[in-house]
Amino acid sequence: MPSIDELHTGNLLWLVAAGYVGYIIYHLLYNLFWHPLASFPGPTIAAVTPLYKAYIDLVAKSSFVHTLEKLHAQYGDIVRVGPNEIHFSSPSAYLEIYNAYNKWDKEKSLYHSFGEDRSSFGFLTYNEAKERRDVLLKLFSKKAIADVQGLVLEKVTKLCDSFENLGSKPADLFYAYRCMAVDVITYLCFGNDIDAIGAPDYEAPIVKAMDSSLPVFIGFKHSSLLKGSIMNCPPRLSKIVSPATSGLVDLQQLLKGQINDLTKDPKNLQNLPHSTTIYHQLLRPDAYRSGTVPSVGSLYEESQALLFGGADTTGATLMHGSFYILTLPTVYAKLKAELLRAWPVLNVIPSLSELEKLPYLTAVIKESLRMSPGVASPLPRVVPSSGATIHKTFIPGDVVVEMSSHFVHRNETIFPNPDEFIPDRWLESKVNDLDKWLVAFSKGPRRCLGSNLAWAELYLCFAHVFRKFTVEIGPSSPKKLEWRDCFLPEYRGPHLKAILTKAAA
Ligand code: HEM
Repeated sequence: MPSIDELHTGNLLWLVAAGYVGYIIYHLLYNLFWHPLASFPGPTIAAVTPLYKAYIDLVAKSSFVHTLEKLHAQYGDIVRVGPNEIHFSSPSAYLEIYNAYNKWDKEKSLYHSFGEDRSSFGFLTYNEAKERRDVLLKLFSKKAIADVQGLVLEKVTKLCDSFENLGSKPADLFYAYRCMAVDVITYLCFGNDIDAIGAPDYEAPIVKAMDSSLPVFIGFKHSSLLKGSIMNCPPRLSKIVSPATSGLVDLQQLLKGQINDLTKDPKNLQNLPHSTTIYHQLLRPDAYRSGTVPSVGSLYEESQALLFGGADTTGATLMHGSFYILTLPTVYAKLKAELLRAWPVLNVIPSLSELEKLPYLTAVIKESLRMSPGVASPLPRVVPSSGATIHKTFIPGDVVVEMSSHFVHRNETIFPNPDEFIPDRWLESKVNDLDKWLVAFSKGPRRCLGSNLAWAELYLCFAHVFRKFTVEIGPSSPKKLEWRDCFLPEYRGPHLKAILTKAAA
């Protein structure tokens, strides 16, 4: 016979379990019938639980942006994709969410999944981000980037030299462009020349580590417990627990070591190869309204944000553009002809500002930015407590609203034949109208901080590669560039390869 105490404990456990089940059922019913978004269209499962999105990302391992295409086809321009989350598909809604006037917070579970909470990218509020952005913008303004174009050119030239050394062996452009972008950022921002371009077959450990950590971050988005247990592990242990992030852990150690040296003795700044690293700017107390330099942890997170923000995105844009240039002979011929006209003698290299004046090259870059997924995911923002009207619909306060640039860039009214690479569309009349819809760098106060650097890399890299070489698509290259939404795109299938033969003069 159980004792009275045992009976009491048993009853208590039942009561707690019943209370928990009751709470969950109430929660599900609330989300379905009484939540302020109850009347918004969308799948029922998405309305009741955030596990719907977790299922798409982690179990089905499918692509949320591609799922959204189907959801909008079924439910219309506004879809409830989570209990408190709405996605829009109409291009005008994009400009209503992301614009200079809306200083809306970023949503926490996504933006704190990357371990960059104390960086320009990871700060949730406008005010925190603004203080950091104001300091960094001095390094990323159009003028600042024009001043350091020589450093970018150095890496683009190194990439071209490495192509030359390959002879008739195909170059893996998927990795090669990323290596170039990593070398630009690590050299320009942190003063570290890690020579990713020099890695055999461009398989630099840092580039591979960034690639394999994308799905890990998606796991972190859905489980802060998972994130806490991996990120707070000592480096050696976290490499064993999560091999996918081991290259990243090495990079963390490298940058953290550098930051420690600099914060302990700022005189070490003089040992960096040039005076325009982010540390020169970020370690100046007078650069801040508060007069206080960020913590070592925050400085590290800023460096990780810049690396992830600038490497994959720029590399992917170059790869997408190259893929279409190589598969569309007319585009290739027009680009080559313009480059030959503007740059007749190979060793008299045009400056960045001269390249910026080339209409067809500019159109190729815009079209590459449009076709590349860039930051693939919707960018979630929290509507202020007073609510907001988007797409003629009142959205209650504290609701998360979002939209992926994919839905602007693939809109067939703005971009007829949206799945085709047509640089000429940017050259036709009413060009400025079309520029308004190029949202690869997003819009508003949280727009891309590094867009001027990205443009410089795109101009220099496309011009140098396609002027200095005759480029042919390599064997085993993909017929289509397939990707999955992991915030940044995760590519599937074979890599784009090219055979680059040095041009005569
Ligand atoms: C083609 C290349 C690039 C594309 C398509 C791109 C795209 C974007 C987009 C869409 C955002 C907004 C993200 C959000 O709201 O969550 C963003 C933010 C950001 N980007 Fe870029 N980016 C590129 C290159 C770069 C480069 C080269 C850097 C710097 C080295 C950089 C640094 C950043 C940072 C720090 C942010 C966060 C800004 C903030 O939240 O206030 N990006 N980028």
